[in-house]
Order: sequence, then C-alpha cells, then structure tokens
Amino acid sequence: MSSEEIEREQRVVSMLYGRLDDLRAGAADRLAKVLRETGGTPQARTERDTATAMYSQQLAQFGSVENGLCFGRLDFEDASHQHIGRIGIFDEDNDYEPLLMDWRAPAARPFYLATAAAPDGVKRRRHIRTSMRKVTAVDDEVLDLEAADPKRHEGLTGEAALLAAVNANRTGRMNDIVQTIQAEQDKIIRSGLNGVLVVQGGPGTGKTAVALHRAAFLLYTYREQLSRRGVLVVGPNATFLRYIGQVLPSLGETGVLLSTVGELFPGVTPDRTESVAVAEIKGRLEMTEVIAAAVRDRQRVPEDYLEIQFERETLKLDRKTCVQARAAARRSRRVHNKAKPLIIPIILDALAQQYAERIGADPLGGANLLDQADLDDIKRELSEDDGVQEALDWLWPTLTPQELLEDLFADKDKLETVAPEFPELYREPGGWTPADAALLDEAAELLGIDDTAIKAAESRRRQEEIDYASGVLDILDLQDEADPEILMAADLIDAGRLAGRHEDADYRTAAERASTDREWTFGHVIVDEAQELSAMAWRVLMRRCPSRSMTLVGDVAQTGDPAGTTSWSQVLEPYVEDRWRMEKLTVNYRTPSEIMAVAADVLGPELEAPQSVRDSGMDPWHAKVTNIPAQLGEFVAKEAAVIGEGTLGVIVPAGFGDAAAEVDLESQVSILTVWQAKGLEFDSVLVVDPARILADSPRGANDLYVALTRATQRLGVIHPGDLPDCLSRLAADV
Ligand SMILES: Nc1ncnc2c1ncn2[C@@H]1O[C@H](COP(=O)(O)OP(=O)(O)OP(=O)(O)O)[C@@H](O)[C@H]1O
Repeated sequence: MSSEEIEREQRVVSMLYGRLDDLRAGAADRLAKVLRETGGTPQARTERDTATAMYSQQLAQFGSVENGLCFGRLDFEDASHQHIGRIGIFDEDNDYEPLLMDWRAPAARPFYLATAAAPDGVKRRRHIRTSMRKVTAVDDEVLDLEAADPKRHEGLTGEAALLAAVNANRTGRMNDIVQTIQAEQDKIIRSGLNGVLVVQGGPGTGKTAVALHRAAFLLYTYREQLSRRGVLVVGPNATFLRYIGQVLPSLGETGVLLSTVGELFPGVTPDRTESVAVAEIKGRLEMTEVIAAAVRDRQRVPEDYLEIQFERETLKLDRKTCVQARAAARRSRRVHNKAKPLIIPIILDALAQQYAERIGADPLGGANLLDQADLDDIKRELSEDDGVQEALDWLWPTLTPQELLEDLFADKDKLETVAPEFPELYREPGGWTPADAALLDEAAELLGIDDTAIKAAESRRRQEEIDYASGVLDILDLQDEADPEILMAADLIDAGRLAGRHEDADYRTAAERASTDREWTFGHVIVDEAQELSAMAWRVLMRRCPSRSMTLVGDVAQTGDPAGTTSWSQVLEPYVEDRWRMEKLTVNYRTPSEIMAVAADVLGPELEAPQSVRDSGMDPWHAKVTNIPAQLGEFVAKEAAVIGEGTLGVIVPAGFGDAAAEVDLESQVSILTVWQAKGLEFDSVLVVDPARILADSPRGANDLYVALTRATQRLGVIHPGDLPDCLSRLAADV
C-alpha cells in the first residue's frame, strides 16, 4: 500500500483525535464547573447530580474509545466516502455532518455486509489499522466482481485485517472485534430487540464476541428503553467475566451488569464449594417442590396443644384452632410471610376468649362480666406479649430465604421430612455455593416479604413530607396575599407533588441499582455459555426478564455441567413454548484447522464442527509420560519458550494438584481445569491426561472437546497411559 494513502488517512485520523480531545476537554470543563457549584435549592442540587453523572460518563466514554477510534472507510459509487469508528463525531461548523460514523449506525452497515456480489453502493472498503494514534496500514477491498482477487476466501469481509486479528498473540483479556465483524455475525448483532434469540455455534465462532457487540448495539439503538432497565450479561464463572470485562468499555458502554447466576441473589456471594453431584441435584426442577415443602414444613400445628403463660393464667392453644388458622392462611394463596397476618387474629381470638372465660366468669353462674371492649383490650395485650409472639413464631415463623435454606441444609431431620430422596443435600452450616443462589431466589418467591411495616413507615414519611410542603405553600401564599391577581402558589402545585419533587432521586445507573435489587427486571438479558445453566438457574433468569427479550448464546456440544442442557427447545419450552428464533455461526476464528480436526474426532461424525478460517501449518502433538507431576514442568518450559510473548494454558482434570482456585489472567502460563477454561483461549494449550478428563464426568467427551478448542495456534497433549482412541490423529512428539 502506498505511503501516500497511509499519509492521507493519517491526516483524517489525526483530525479525528483532535476532535476527540476537544470533546474530552469540553466534558472535563463542564464537569469541573458543576463540581465547583454548591448550595442552591434542592432542585438545583438534583440537577447538578444528574449533570455530574452525565459528564463523568461522557468522559469515561471518550477515554475508552482511544484505541482504534477510526478503523474503516467506505467509498461509494457516487464518489462520496465515510469514515467508520467506535463513536460518532460530528462537524459542528458544518451542519453536524458526520466526520466519523458510529459502527452501530444503520449507515455503517455496508462496512460489514457489502460484498462484490452485493456491493450496496459501495465501491471500496478500507480497513485502517492504527497503533496508538498512528496509522500503520490500510487494507483495501474493491467490491467489483471483475477486479476481485480470486485468492480471497468466499464470504469473508476485510480478510487481511481479519487474519491479522485472529493470528495476533492473545493477552489474557478478550478484545473487541468491531473492526472485523463478519456478515453472519453482523446479522445476529443487529437482530431486533424483542423475543428470545438463540445463537448456536461451535467453539471459536465468536459467540461471546457477538453477544457483547450485540449488547453495545442494543444500547445504542434502543437507548431510551434500555438505559432505564439496564442490560444483564450472564457468564459461567468469575474468571470468564474478568476475561470479557474490558470489551464493553472499549465499545464505549458502561451501563451493563456482568454477573454469574451464582451472584444474582443480592447480599449473597458464593463462598463455598460442593461436589458436582450435589450441584447437579440443586439444579433440578424438583428443587421447586423441595423448597415449597420446606416452607410448608415451617407452618406448624401442635400434636395436641401449645401452652402459653399469660398474666397468671396458663392458656392452651389447641390443635384444632391452629389447624383452622393454618388452613385460612394457606387458602389465601398469599406467599408465606404475607400470609402470617391472617393467622394472628384467629389465634388471638381463641386465646382472648379463653382468658375472658377464666377471668370474667360470673361467680354466681351468670353471663360473662366482660364486654367487647374488654375483649379488644385483652387481644391487644396478648398481641404484645412475648409468650404469645413466641407461639406465633413457632406456628408460622417470619423467614428470610437464607434462614429457610440454612435451617434445611444443616438439619438432617428436616431434610429427611422435606426431601427424603436427597440426603446428599445435608451440609455443615455457614456459607453458600453458586448453585444455592437459584434456590435462595426460589425461596424468596415463596416467602415474600411482609412489607406491611415498611409500607406504613413509608406512608408516614410521605405524610410528613406533604405536611411540610403544605407549610411551605402556606408561607408562599401569605406573602402573595396582598395582590389577589397574582396566582397563588397552591394554584400551581399541590403539596403532594411538591413533596414528590423533593424525594431523593436515585442517580445510580440501572446496572448499579439492579445488582442490589432482587426484583429488578432487565430490559434485555444476554446469557453466554447458556448450555451450562441448570433448570433452576433458568427460572432465576426468566424472573429477571419478564419481557423475554433475551439473547442466549452457547453450544450444546460443549455442555460440561451435568445440570446443563443438550437441547434448546427443552430449556425454552416452559417459558416461551416454540416462540424463539435461532441463528447459527459456522466459522471458527480461533482454532486452526489442524487442531479442529483433532477436536472434531472427539465428538464423532454426527457433530457438525465449525469451519476454521485458517490453517496454522503446525500439527498438534502428543507425548506419553510416566510421571506427570515430575515431567509437566519440562513440557511447560519448552512450550513457553516456543510461544515467546504469547499465552499458554495448561488444562488439567478436575482435582489435579496444580490448578489454582483463582486464575491469574495476566500471567503467561495458566494452569486451569476445563470448567475454568470455559470461554477462554490461549496461543498454546497443553491438555493433561485426556483419559481422565473423559472418565471424570458423564459429559467427559464435551469437556475434552472444550479443552482442545481453547488453542489459537498450538496444541499438545500429555498422557500417562494409552492415548484415547479418539485422539489418534495426533502426531507423536519428536
Ligand atoms: N469477526 C471477527 N474478527 C476477529 N476476531 C474474531 C471475530 N470473530 C471472532 N473472533 C475471535 O475469535 C475468538 C473466539 O471468539 P469467541 O470467544 O467469541 O468464540 P466463542 O464462540 O464464544 O467460543 P467458545 O464457545 O469456544 O467459548 C476470539 O479471539 C475472537 O476475538
């Protein structure tokens, strides 16, 4: 490419960075100005808070698009052209003409879709590669069938830039692919907001990348709708979330909540582990019945009667009354904690009657000496009595989800009553596992919160605000009394509305608020590695998204979790029946063809493995070793030396000594289990003891498939015994 062209693009790119600097300086100035302001009316204060949040967010956005601000240019048949980049920049002095078109704008679409066969008015597509603020290369594609290069791959856009991107060494953090999105990916990214979209694709087809770019696209296109409710992105584990954490900010988006399902229950951070078998049980739909039974088990009646000391009397609360009270509460179909107020009057009535009969009895045998007012007094006193409260708590305790499950899992007798078929659920008290989150959420649904007290306090507070506000209005009106022509303040605004204006507004982003609110419902939910979710986890996510505006990406051939799914329709049927759409991704951008051929053998011929976009020219190898712990270091050192600056992932069977609980993504060599490696990639991968990975789980073949497909360049397999037959394609290490 001529240096003249590079220089020409450099001038444009430098101009755009100049504009970016101006925008950044403008936002910084405005932010500094609002931060300097103090005092003023409450309304002025809230306006300042909004402005502060807005300018801070703008500053963060302008900072995050620094790398690769402008990466493309389209030249059209009509001799016009347009530069494409991470954000839109407009020429304020020239009728706001776009200087840089946001990649998500409809007008930028031909950059990803135009082909020689369907050029869509585009004559030439140019990929502009930059490093820091310097243009390093430009790659042109002339969209002209006659001039097309016969060596180019059918169906790939920007092949040179794409191959440069997929061949680059990995850093341990995922990069965005905004510069080289391919047509089949673009279609998914820009698919409409509504309904459930399933994206099925083999390893390395860009599912994660597509999911994240889709989040950015949706936030751009449906800004109004989505910034209020937020977008939730769910990933399989914390390492994975750290791996993808930078992608959305690099696309200028910050308002997205990234979470695992295990962390979706506010206030609970999973801090203990459990066996795969127990986690699998906890993921089963049958757990809904177990939890419902656990709640019913806490709604008790005495065998015979309960004795309650009140004043100097011993009252007896008989079984029949308790059964009646319980039946009334259950009949109401209210959730447990909200149904409690229904048993209270029945119990108090019975106790008050009994007490009145004792103390009000006419010694001469006449009618009871107490009247209704006395009875009411007795009931009030009973309701405040500790002994009575204790009895009520025994009959129908107010419970938090944590209390319900802690009491259940740490009590063999309770478990025996509630879930006799699952004694494995027993555990020592303290702490929660990732699978518990879905159970806590289910329990919260059945228990509810008795918010009568909270509501009463809220309405008291609001009344006080209204009283205060009417005081303010009175004062204003007094001042205006002299001139009846002037509109009274109270004519313009009533006290309720004035009070409402002064209520504290919440300026946290939707994502921040959502993370602390169990009942928050999102505008859109994106699930990565969706095949891993258990039936119980799906219930949690569906609750968070009643609009069913969802994108689910995954690969049923990679399911490792025994609680996970092998069929999308099975998972979705209970929630949306057959009203969901599926898109497929077919090209593998990560794994070279030589490695993909080995991986495909593991799953057999019925699986359609994705097509690799490139060959590496290197054969994956295997080596038989006698003593893995003693010899592994040697292989790691050799491989690390070969890849130089690149990353090496050593994937070991679960329970292998060296796998750390936390994976350090920054280090050159990571030792991790298949579960931890889900969704990640490394320039070179060493798979240790494939026979054990196969044997360790009912989904062992899927696990091995995942392990083998993490490599972007090189693959080696080390095995202590015979090489499993399915890997016979591997060449012996020399
Ligand atoms: N259009 C593209 N341009 C450049 N790189 C791409 C493109 N699509 C995907 N990639 C790269 O391919 C690799 C695999 O992508 P990604 O992790 O999204 O795949 P995946 O389908 O989620 O894989 P898996 O199911 O194995 O976890 C990443 O390095 C990603 O950046």
